[in-house]
Amino acid sequence: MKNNLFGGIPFNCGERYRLIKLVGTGAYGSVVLGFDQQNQNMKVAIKKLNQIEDVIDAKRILREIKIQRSMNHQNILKIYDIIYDKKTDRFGDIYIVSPYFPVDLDKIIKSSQELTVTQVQFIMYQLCKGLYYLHSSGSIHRDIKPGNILANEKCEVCYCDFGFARKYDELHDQFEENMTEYVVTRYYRAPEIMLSSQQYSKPVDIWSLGCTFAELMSRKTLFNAPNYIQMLKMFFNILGKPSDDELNQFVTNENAHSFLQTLPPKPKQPASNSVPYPDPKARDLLDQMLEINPKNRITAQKCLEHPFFESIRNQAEEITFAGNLECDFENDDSITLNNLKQLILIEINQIKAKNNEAQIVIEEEMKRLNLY
Ligand SMILES: Nc1ncnc2c1ncn2[C@@H]1O[C@H](COP(=O)(O)OP(=O)(O)OP(=O)(O)O)[C@@H](O)[C@H]1O
Repeated sequence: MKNNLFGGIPFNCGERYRLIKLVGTGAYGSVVLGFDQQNQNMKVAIKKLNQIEDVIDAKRILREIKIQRSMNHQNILKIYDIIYDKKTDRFGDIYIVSPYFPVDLDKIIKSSQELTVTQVQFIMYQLCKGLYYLHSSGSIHRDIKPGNILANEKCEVCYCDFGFARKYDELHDQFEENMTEYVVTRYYRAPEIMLSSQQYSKPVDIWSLGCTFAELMSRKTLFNAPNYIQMLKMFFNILGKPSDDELNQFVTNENAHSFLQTLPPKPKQPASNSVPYPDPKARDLLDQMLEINPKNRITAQKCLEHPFFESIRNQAEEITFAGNLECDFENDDSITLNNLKQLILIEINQIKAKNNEAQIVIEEEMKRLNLY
């Protein structure tokens, strides 16, 4: 095996892929552009995951692989292949091979290229289809933002970075968990996450997608406040302050309640008043996505039915998830790092089985891992 260094990081992922250049570095891995020599030299992105340090890392990786491998949707980044580079003295290195996308929406928004209404419509329709599918699987992305949406020259887009996604509790239709874990980029964070800290569900993704939509329209971040307090003030400045009765429906945190009492009343206003854009249908959809009260916020399904998409809608493409996505490890507080590593190997083998590739002998790997 050749030893290729990219950004100082060795990429030992076999002979099949011809590696070209480093295209991105994230908090959890480095991504290299490559050509798949066994598949018409197709461009691929190969992400080498950083070494797993702890249970949080392992859960993130497991989630990312499990969700992406289980999904089969044009607007959700696929995993073509996975390479496990065995090490003698530690858990092996993992390389995830996906379709290559030259840009993300953040780069498009920041570039000088103006998007037409037709392009915005096409991008948003794909993102609503992707979200409808994801939500139908009982998962929430939780970190939707322009930087986590990849795009190509044809304006085809897909969600990536599922390391923060969760299954929601279908019984209660909401999450209940410790807020300290919530690290999603503040600009795209829904009001109920900021205010209640305890209960949130699919509407958080609609909010984040709404913020992304506003940014596609105006090329400016709508809620770009520098801190938590300013962010809350900005929500109410732009959208008006809901009545106490309405706030009671989704603000469960006492401190948040007291703070809200100090803010002056302000009549409700549509988000589109703050987003200059000519198309009335786009503006109406935006207003329904950026509803402060999650109970009144439009769903992904209703987004697809919105008149903004009427001229391009193809209901045959609005599919739901058909598989079974079990994420029992999320709620298992006694799970160990080695348990999680084993689950990761099982996921890798699922992908290898689908590709008719030789599988990892998990028992051997685990025996070795248990030695240190
Ligand atoms: N399929 C892809 N095609 C092209 N570039 C990609 C692809 N996947 C990731 N990248 C690039 O690599 C960067 C890092 O990838 P990614 O976001 O998946 O890593 P991460 O460690 O999870 O990042 P983050 O710190 O944003 O959570 C991205 O910002 C993007 O520029």
